[in-house]
Parts: sequence; structure tokens; C-alpha cells
Amino acid sequence: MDIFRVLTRGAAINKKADGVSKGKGVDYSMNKAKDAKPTEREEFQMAKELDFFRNKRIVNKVSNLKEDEGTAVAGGESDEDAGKDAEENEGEDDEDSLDFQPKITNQKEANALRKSYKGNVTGEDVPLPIGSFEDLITRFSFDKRLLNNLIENHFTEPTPIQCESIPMALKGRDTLACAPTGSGKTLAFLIPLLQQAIDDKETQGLKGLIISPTKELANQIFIECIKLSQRIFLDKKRPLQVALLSKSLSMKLKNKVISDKKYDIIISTPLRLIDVMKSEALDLSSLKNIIFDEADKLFDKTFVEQSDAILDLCSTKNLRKSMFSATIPSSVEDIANSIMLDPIRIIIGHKEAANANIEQRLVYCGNEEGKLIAIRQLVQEGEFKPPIIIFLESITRAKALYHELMYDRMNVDVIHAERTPTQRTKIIERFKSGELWCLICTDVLARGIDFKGVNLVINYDVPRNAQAYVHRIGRTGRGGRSGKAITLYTKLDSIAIKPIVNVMKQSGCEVSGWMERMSKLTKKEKQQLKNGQRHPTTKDGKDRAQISTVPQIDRKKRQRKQDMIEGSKRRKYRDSHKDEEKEDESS
Ligand SMILES: Nc1ncnc2c1ncn2[C@@H]1O[C@H](COP(=O)(O)OP(=O)(O)OP(=O)(O)O)[C@@H](O)[C@H]1O
Repeated sequence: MDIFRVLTRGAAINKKADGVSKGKGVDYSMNKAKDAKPTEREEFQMAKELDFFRNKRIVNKVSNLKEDEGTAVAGGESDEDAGKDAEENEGEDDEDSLDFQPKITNQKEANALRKSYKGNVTGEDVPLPIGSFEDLITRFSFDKRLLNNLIENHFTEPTPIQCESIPMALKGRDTLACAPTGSGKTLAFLIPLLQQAIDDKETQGLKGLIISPTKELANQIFIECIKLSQRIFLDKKRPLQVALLSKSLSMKLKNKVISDKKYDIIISTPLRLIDVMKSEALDLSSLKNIIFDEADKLFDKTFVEQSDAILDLCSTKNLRKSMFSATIPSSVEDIANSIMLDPIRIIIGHKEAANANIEQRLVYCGNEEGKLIAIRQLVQEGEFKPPIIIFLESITRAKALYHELMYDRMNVDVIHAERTPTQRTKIIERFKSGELWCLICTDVLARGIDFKGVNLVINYDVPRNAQAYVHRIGRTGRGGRSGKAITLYTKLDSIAIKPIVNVMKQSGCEVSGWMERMSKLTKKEKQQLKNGQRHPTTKDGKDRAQISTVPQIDRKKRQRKQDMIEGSKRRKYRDSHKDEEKEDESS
């Protein structure tokens, strides 16, 4: 069957005459522009307490503020000019010129606000949340340039996690924060971090460190941080400096080509940071804040030693620590309590639930062959609407599905740990621009990555556990949009599927009687899952059939053809990317 033809029929894409997207002038109907308004129906469907992104127009007073200090944000001026303006404007942000009234002034208002978004905040002496970004001005002398940068980027109202965690951080409190995927946790830690770096302008050297488990996520946080730190100068000549600890920067730091005193905020993966620290190329003695994004990942068995090592390297007294994730198991809470001082615990919604904007579905496929058939059925029924992400449990299986769908002439590519950083970045760019419709990947992309318009997530293989499920499906339904997640399972997944059913229940999905009954894990099954044994008889994944519905003989022929195409592609790719590869190696 020529899946491609069916796919293009079912995909419901609008070919725009004016070609909005970068790629081939194709715009997915579901891939809305950043500031596109939801339809009335969508708006209606969004439960009030789940509308984290109340798209209120920029309040008048804030737009007045922008006009008042237009020079500091006007585009096209040189950094130096901007620096002068910024310097001249300093001290003007007194309360007289900005008579904003804070929205949340007392405990009663705070309680009502928390109830509206199902926020549960506990700890000693918990500060009031903010009800709007304006509240920051009156309560914390928030920097006008930072507020402008928020507005310029269309961040006009804080999301619930931002309402809570920003004041906690600005009050200097350690925080453990859990909020749904796609609900704005990145800004929740970046906004106060930037404000604190501005407040602490006398200090030369690193003040804030953000640790992220993957390069892709570190890069994404860096980009957000750059957006918010535009045109902010700490004194006449010195802009607020943010850096991603890339291979090339770490080399420069090690070789003393760049002074480590240059940066105010650094974003890094654990290993890269430890590597730089081993060479004593980064001084952490002025560090005031450390943030662990995807904290449960950073404190699980893969990363815990590295995260501990990082904490050991941070010698500053009164170092403020924060942990953020969409899933915080109790083991991580225990760690948080052991390393933090009087932490405040913020939970938005239910701790083990998925984002409620995501429609979740399970599809029973009997066996491996059934999974491919299910994909083809989704295509035929018009449900396979790009952009789509498909998750698999291993590199081998991701590659196999990629070849299978390529053979069906679908517009797919694959990302896993064996692809080079350049390849990964390129594929992500193509997917973001709409040029690539379907991204196949392993769990390397399961966490944190913000692809705005993803329509559908397919778990081709059942995720390892409930947390992995929540993060994987969280690549859709982000920023207040709705999304769909389909999990394919076979008879081998009879145990592994149970935690997923439980997440569906916690997230308010309708769960049928049989699912309800099957969701209960026996003691033995719990132990099995703990040991990584996810189906009743054999060790995890070992006897899964290969991904293919094609007879052996055809498969071999097809493989030979595929190898030739791949070989030729690789040669072409190598020729055209020689320089980049060299750069990768040297950086
Ligand atoms: N106050 C806001 N107003 C409008 N959009 C926002 C706001 N805060 C964040 N966003 C947008 O929401 C999207 C999701 O945010 P973010 O990536 O921080 O989610 P997250 O909670 O960290 O998700 P995950 O758990 O998957 O990492 C981003 O596109 C971001 O730009």
C-alpha cells in the first residue's frame, strides 16, 4: 500500500498560497501561529482551571510602560546605545511612575487563586503568589527591562506555576515545584533568576546555574533565557551575560581564552559542567542559585551521582536550590528535603497526572505486526495528522520503524543517541518549521522539548513507567493547546500498561470498566516492574518481534535497496556537511 498517498489525504494540511512556513510553503492547519487565538469551541472546551495561558491582551498600563521607555527596547540600536539608555533609565522604575496595585494582597485572595488552579503550596511561612506580572513591580521592584522583554515575547499573564514560584524565588526560598508538562516551568525559574542577577549587579562572576539532563533541553532553556535578557545591562558597558556550556565554550574556558567571570548565568548538562569543574575552569564561589530542571531525572539512578557531585562543588553558603519537573516521585521529594533548607513545595494539579489538555487513548494491537497495521489505520482514518512524534523504547526499534515508514514513503526522520548533534539540531529545526511531518525518536526527546504545535504523540512502545509516559505525551497539548496521545500495546504489555491506565485515571480520562479492573497491580507485578521486567514471561523487550509486516524475502530485498539509498544519502550528507562536522569535532 502506498501509505504516503493515504497520508497526504488524511493529513488535512492546508497548502498556503503565501507559504507561511519556511519549508515548502506548507502550513499544518493545527500548527497555529504563536499568537493565534483559539476558536470559540476550543475556548469553551478548555476548563477554566486548566486555562494556564489566559490570553488577556496586554494590560494598558503595561503598554504605557513600554511606550514610556521605548528607547530601551527599540530594535536596531547598538548594544552600547541600549546600554546607555538602560543606564539612564535605571532608578526610574520607582513606584510613583508605575502605580500598579498588586492583585493578590492577602491570604484570602491567595487561597481563592490557588483554588482556581488547584495549587497546593506547603512549607514554613509561604509568601503570597502573584496574580499578574504587575504584582512583581509593586512587591519586588521588578526590573522594567525584564518586564518589557516578557511583554515583547507575548508573556502577558503568569501561569499558575509562575504565580507561585516567582515570589518564592524572589524571597530567596528553596523550592520543589511540580506542574504539568507545557505549563511554563522554564519561565517560572528563569524570571526570578534573571531578576536576582540584575539585583546582584555588584557581584562579578557566575550567579545562576541551570542544570538540564539533555543538550537539546539545555539549548532550549538558553534560547528562552536570551529572549528575556535582551538589552539588559548591569552597568554601562556590561550586559547581563547568559551562556550555554557547549563543548566549544568549555574548551575556551579551559584554555582561558574567555574569563569565567564574564557570565552571570550558565546552563549546562551535568557531565559538561563536571568536566569543566575538573579543570578548575569555572569559579562557583559567587553562585547564588542552582536550578535542577527535570529534577526527577537528574536525581534518578542515571544522574544522581553527577547531580550530587555538582552540589558538592557548590560551596557557597546560603545557596538557593530549586527543583522543577512535571513528575516528582516521593524518592525525589526525600532527596529535596535532605538538601534544601526550609523548602516550599508547590504542586499544581495532581502530582502523577498528565496535562489535562491531552486526549489519551490506548489501542490494543495483539502483537507487533498489529502495531504497524494500527499506524496504517490511523493514516487511513485521517487521524495521523502532522506534526506527529512517535516514541519507541530502543535505538534499534526506532531505526526499524523509520525504515518501515520511509519505505511507505512517509515524511519521517529519526532522532536517537547515535545521531550527531548537528543531525539532531537539523532534524529538530525541520520538524519545527513544518518541513518534516513525523518525528520518530527514543526517550532522548521525551522531556522538556517544546515543539509548539504537535498534534499527536504515538507511543509505539509502552513507556517504561508512569513518569516516562507523562513526559512523552507532554510533547503535545502545550501552552494551552489541545493534543492527542495514543499508546499502542500488545499482549506482552499486560503489566506495563497498568501504570499508564492509572495516569489516565488521575488525569480525568474516561476509563472503561475493564481498564479499571486491569489497572490494579499485584504485589508481584509491582516488584517485576521495579526490576525492569515489564511483561509476564521474559526479560524486557527480548522477545518482541521485529518491526515489519513484510515477508522475510521482501524484507531482505528492501533492506538492500534501503542500504544503498542510505549509503548514498550518507555520502551526500558528508560532502555537504564536512565543515559542520569539523566544527562539531573541534568544539
Ligand atoms: N506566561 C506565559 N504566557 C504564555 N505562554 C507561556 C507563558 N509561560 C510559558 N509559555 C509558553 O508555554 C510553552 C511551554 O512552556 P515550558 O516549555 O516552560 O513548559 P514546561 O512546563 O517546562 O514543560 P515540560 O514539563 O514539558 O518541560 C512554551 O512555548 C512557553 O513559551
